[in-house]
Amino acid sequence: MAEAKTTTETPLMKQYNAIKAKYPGALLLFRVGDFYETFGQDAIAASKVLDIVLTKRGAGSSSETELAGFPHHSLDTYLPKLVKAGHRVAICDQLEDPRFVKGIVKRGVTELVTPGLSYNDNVLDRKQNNFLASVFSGKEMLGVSFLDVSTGEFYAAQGNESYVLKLIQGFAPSEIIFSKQSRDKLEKLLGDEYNTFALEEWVYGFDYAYEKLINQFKTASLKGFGIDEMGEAIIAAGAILHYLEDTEHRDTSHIAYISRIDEDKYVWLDKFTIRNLEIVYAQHEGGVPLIDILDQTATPMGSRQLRKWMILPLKDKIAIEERLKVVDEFHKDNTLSEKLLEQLRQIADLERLISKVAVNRINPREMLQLKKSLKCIAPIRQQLIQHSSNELKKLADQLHLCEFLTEKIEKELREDVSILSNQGGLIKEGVDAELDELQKIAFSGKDYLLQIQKREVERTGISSLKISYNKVFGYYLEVSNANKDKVPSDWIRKQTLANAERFITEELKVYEEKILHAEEKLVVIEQRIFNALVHHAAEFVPQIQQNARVLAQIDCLLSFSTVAKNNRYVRPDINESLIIDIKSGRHPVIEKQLPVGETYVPNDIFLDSEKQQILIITGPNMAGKSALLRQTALIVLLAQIGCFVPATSASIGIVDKIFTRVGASDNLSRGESTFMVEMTETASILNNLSNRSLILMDEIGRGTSTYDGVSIAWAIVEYLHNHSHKDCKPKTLFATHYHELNQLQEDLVRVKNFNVSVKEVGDKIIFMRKLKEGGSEHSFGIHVAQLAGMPNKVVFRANEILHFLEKDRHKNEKKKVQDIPKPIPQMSLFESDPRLREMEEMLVKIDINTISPVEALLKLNEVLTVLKRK
Ligand SMILES: Nc1ncnc2c1ncn2[C@@H]1O[C@H](COP(=O)(O)OP(=O)(O)OP(=O)(O)O)[C@@H](O)[C@H]1O
Repeated sequence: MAEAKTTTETPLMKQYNAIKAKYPGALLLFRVGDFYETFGQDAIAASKVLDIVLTKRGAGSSSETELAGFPHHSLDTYLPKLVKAGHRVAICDQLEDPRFVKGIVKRGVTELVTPGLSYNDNVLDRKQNNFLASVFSGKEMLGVSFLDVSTGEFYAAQGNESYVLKLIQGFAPSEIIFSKQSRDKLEKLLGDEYNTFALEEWVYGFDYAYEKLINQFKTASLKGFGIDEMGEAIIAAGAILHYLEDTEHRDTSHIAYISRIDEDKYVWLDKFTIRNLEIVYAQHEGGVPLIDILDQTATPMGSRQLRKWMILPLKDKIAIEERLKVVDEFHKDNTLSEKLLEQLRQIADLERLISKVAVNRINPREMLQLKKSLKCIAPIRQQLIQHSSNELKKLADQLHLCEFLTEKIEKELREDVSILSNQGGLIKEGVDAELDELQKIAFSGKDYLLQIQKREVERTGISSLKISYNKVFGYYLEVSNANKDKVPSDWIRKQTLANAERFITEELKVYEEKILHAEEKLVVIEQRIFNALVHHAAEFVPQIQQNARVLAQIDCLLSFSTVAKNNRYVRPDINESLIIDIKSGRHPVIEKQLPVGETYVPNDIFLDSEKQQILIITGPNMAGKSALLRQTALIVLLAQIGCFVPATSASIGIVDKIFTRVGASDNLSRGESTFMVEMTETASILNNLSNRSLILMDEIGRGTSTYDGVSIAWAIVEYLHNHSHKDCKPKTLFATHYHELNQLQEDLVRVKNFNVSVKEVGDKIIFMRKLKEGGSEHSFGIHVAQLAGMPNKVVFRANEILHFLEKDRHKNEKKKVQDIPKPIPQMSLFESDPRLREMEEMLVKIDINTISPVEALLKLNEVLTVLKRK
């Protein structure tokens, strides 16, 4: 079989197969002339994803194969679709100009685009990083590294499984790589929501990784990055550099340093908390995450920075205050904020533009964007530097004007350039003498052609005579058949068409050569100058990356001040006490979503480690318990990322861990019951407590029988109160429907009962949403069921059972199910009273369409008479 195949295999397919074999698992886009072609299984997949026609190549022969292709200029449209569909795509280009090659052109893969590695603007989301993650599973802990190749950001961290998982959840990588050996373990750990790829085992070796990293950063060790002692993190990061090479990403000078994610620097948000508090993404479709409220940034860098700040809130008072001070300055000075914003709005994605410079993928139009963006830096710097605040001056000092570069781009690049660098019209006059000369020839040559045309029209009397151009004959004169006899003898016939003839002349040939030669040379010189410009810009990569970072910070802090102004947030007081004291706090997301006319009811929360460590919050369903819990955590989180908070005042003793056990998050797909998940999450909280922790527990234990639930909840509160470390008094908000827990206050000194109040008016309840001291008795669950549209029969019966169960409750006697009164069979309304049956008979006989008003009145009178009868 193989024999037969080789004999019929064309040289092109031979080349294709050889390249394809080098990139297993990748879909190969094979450039043939003006098309990217796919063959075999790739063609089947591509035609499905891209909705392009699937045909056959070599039909009937032994080398018959499926074929699907698209024009090369559509790559930017089709590539993102393939990548988003989860494909790894190898782009195989022609490495030589086919015009100058005899036989088959040399081809090779110039890039392997994977979900986690892309520079393509259509694959990337401007507001989000596109991280590739690498995980190494060591003996004692995991190492993890994140790289966004489009911005050059590179991070490394290590820790236990739950820490690494939490980071992965926060960074939300588009692709995760690991070694083949650890595949089973890590796939189990990560679940099935990520694109993953396994590399050979040897790639995940310490020496290899260390070498790769120091080569990349051109340093002798990794000490300067603070990761020298982090073996697992180093291995994970080194594997990322290997993967870059594997995927033909060889220009990587913009990846100039690696940042250590220091577990001690940031608030511990367990992975459930990031999800439960809906910090950067909503849990349910249509939900609004906190970031949507906070993101008023003007640049893509700002938006991406905000996301990182939100998943990594700070623990260091000085660092938090530094941010708060800047927000405060912006908040106070409207003119300053407006001027800064005006400039920021004109800044493009500097971070990604400069990466494109580093990897030589920037196009002329993007180069102009780079220049325009850099020009906004001077006015921003000016605004900040002249301000009295030291914090603003500090930011200004970190900005580089890059004047030399902007001037050079301004001097050399025309303002009306296209995206392509090989179309001419790129470089301004005065940059290169030879180029200017060639421009003149090309331009005046065309002018001269018009003169020839005019002269020949006069000479021959053929008024419709035109000089045109095509690739085969070059410039020619076209004469319609009607004028054929007027053609002079010195013209040379080149082509006969149905209704016209085409001629050339000696003079035309001479000029053609001059013009074409000039145009060809012109493009070459322009490309050379443009490449030199890109090369020159590449020297500014570190400065521009720094600018992008500083601008991102300014943008985020400005966004915080805008949000504060628009929503009446206040500056929190950050301190090292163990007290959280929030006055009139609000939920930042719910308050924005209330129907018109409704206002959010603010509430105070006080927690400390002396008198009020644990609040047991009871109250009816729908009263606002969960909202209160979440708003407390969100206010702390906002304060610790340096943002103002929705309250009238907030004094926040720094929190080092936020834990939440909120709402039902089932994991049935992984074979765990809702209750099992609830208990696992709670166990993880209890095993990781600290004195500065803030814990939210919402209805712990509700997933099991009441007695089991109450007992578990009870034991948890005791554990939190009487922790074996006497200094560990984690502040806790505990919302529950188990009113039994209100008894805990009597024995545990730092437990306080609160309830979210409601008012009973007649048989209705009104939600007051106010937190008050003291426990509450009722849940009003049946009332809420009625509001939800439960059939009346069920509501009625539930009330009957409730009354039975609640009767004599204080006597504490156990009620038996068989004692519940049986439902009284209800007769239909009409069956219950003979008068009603009579009325029914009278009414059904009425023909509404024919009865007159007077007859209707009389009928009504008859009905009333029956009704009044005793
Ligand atoms: N302080 C408030 N001001 C205005 N509306 C509020 C307030 N708190 C909550 N709400 C509204 O009430 C709804 C229910 O609140 P929440 O989910 O917190 O109740 P709950 O007491 O936890 O109920 P359940 O016990 O049934 O879970 C929220 O979705 C919100 O729209």
